[in-house]
Amino acid sequence: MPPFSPQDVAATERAAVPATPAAAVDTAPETPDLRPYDALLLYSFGGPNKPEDVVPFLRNVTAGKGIPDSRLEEVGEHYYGFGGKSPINEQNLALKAALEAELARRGIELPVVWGNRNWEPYTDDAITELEALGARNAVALVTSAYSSYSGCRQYREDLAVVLDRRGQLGPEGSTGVQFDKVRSYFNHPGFAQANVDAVLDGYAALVEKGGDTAAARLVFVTHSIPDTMEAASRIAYATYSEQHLDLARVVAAAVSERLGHEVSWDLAYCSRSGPPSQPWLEPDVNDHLEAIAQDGVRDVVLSPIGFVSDHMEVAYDLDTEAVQTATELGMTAVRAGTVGTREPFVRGLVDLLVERAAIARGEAVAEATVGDLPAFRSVCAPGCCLRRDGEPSGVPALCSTDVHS
Ligand SMILES: CC1=C(CCC(=O)O)c2cc3nc(cc4[nH]c(cc5[nH]c(cc1n2)c(C)c5CCC(=O)O)c(CCC(=O)O)c4C)C(CCC(=O)O)=C3C
Ligand SMILES: [Fe+2]
Repeated sequence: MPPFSPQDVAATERAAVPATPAAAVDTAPETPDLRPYDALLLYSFGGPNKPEDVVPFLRNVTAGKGIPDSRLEEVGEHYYGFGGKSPINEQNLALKAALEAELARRGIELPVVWGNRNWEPYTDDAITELEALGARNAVALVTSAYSSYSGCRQYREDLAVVLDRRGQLGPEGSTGVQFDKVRSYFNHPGFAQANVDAVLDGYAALVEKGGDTAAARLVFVTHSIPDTMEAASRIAYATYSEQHLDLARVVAAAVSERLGHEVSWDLAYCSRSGPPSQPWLEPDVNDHLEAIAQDGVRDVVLSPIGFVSDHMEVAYDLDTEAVQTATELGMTAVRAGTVGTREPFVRGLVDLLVERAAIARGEAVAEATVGDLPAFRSVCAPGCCLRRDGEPSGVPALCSTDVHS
């Protein structure tokens, strides 16, 4: 097989992922209409900027979740190992700048405000900024591509809880700035294409390391979640793991086509926490590397399709831990990038904003997808995606038909 370069990838980029129902979104008008929205909330997880932030940040993340101190100390060490600073904030600022550039390129005037659930600028700061801009109808874009409590409802609950604290939550939802949310975008063609490009770059890096691309195993990685959260995510059309498997099949097929041979692939999980008695999605990526090493696999490309940027879960759990595991097993391992600010991803996000605005105006719109699953809901179903199966959360959540479920 001839070696290839990332330049080849760019040349074939448009053809690699077959989108259904066609890339109709690309035929959007010259200046797309974003009414009724007057602002974009780029809504993320947040992370510490310096060592003194680490413990308060971890307390925010784990408030009310019963995560033992021993686990917090362990996670704290991951951050201290990187100078107490998570890369996530700079990555979100880069994504914000890329979105602003893409909006400007298309002639769309839409201010972008950045906010986080767990660190500054907090959700409350973002709402204050939206108000200062005079925004009345914001569209929220969360930095999580998949639907589950952690990637969808937790953001919607946080909006409701913060509005309530501000005295801006009524029985019908927000009495201040209104919020709609962009659908879970794991199966949007832009996200898929950016992952294909990143994986192909990973294979190019494997070639440079002297690896054997024909024999290499492609291991997709995502954040593990408790089995109960996995079960509760089904209401969004398919469970969290099924969403990943759907995208993984599409990415692997496009990569196989580009490389000219069938790649074999698996899905593994990282960043498990919680007590050992509580089942979480498996296999853990480290255990999985051991298992495939026993089967004779020598070369691995790790693709973190579960994350949108190379934040701490990627920098520690994959680049530090999993790569070390692979090295100890005598494997040649390469970690493919996340979608980050790749052009197909950013363009796809703006396509999604255009799509969401058309839906808000009640217009018929082609919701582009890849894979076998439908486009996920723009307004979540009642009870979507509760943390535990069947248990009412008692916490209100915006952007759903059950405002106060
Ligand atoms: C599905 C998922 C995503 C992906 C979707 C998305 O991207 O949103 C994600 C992202 C992230 N998770 C992050 C950090 C943490 N997650 C934790 C804990 C947990 N995550 C969970 C799930 C997820 N998490 C779960 C089920 C828990 C257990 C407790 C609970 O039920 O909530 C803990 C507590 C300590 C621990 O137990 O590890 C920390 C510190 C960071 C920031 C990284 C940085 O700083 O760069 C990011 C982007
Ligand atoms: Fe949901």
